[in-house]
Amino acid sequence: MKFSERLHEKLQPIWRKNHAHPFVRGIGDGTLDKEKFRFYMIQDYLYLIEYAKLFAIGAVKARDVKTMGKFAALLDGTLNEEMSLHREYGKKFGISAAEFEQASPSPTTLAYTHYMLHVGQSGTLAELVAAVLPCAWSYWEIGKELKDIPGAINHDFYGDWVKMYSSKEFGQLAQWCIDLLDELTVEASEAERNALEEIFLNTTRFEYLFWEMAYHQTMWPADEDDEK
Ligand SMILES: Cc1ncc(CO)c(N)n1
Repeated sequence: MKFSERLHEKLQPIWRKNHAHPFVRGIGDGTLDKEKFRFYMIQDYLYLIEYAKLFAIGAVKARDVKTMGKFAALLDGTLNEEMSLHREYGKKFGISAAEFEQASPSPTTLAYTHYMLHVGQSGTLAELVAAVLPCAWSYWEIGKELKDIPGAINHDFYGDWVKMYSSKEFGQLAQWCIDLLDELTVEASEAERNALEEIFLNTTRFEYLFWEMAYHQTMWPADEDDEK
C-alpha cells in the first residue's frame, strides 16, 4: 500500500466534517455570508504568505534540481496565482494588497502557520511534505465536490473560488505533493511513517479548525469586537 493510501484512509472522518461544514456548504450553494468570506480571505492571505515559505524551505531541502525547481514553481504559483484570487476578492471588498498584509492573524492562523513552519524548518523533507499536503489535497477535494453542485462554478461571487480550487492546475499541485511523499517514504521505517502520519493528521485537523475560525470570525477573546 502506498503511504498516501494509508493517509487517505486515516483522514476520512476529518474530511467528512470539512465537506459538511457550513462555511464550505455555503460557498457551494452561494448562501455564505459575505462578511464571513471577507474575514476568511484576509486570514487566508496571511496563511498563504507563510505557506509559501514552506515551499522555499522545500527548495532548500530538496535533494535534486528537478524537485528544487518544482518547489520554486509552487512558491511562485502561490504568491502570483493563488493569491491573485484573494487580491481580486479584495478589490470587491475594498481591501488593498497592503491592507491584506498588515492585517492581524487570528489565533488559529498563527497556530497553524507556526506549526507548519516549525515542522518545515526542523524536520526532514518528507515531514515538510506531510505538513503541506493536507492543504493542497483537502482544497482540491472540496473544489471538485463543489464544482458538481449546479450553479456553483458560475456563481457571481463564489464561482471564482470554486474554479480556482477545482482547476486542473491546482489538482496537479496536490498530486505532485502526494507522489513526492510516496517516493520519499518507499524505504521509511514504521516509526518514521507514524511520525509522518501524526504531522499529516495535525495539519488535516488544522484545516478543519480554519473553516471553524472563518465561520465564527474568531479572533483573540479579549479584542474580538475590534478585529472583525
Ligand atoms: C487554510 C488553507 N489551506 C489550504 C489552502 C490551499 O492552498 C488555502 N488557500 N488555505
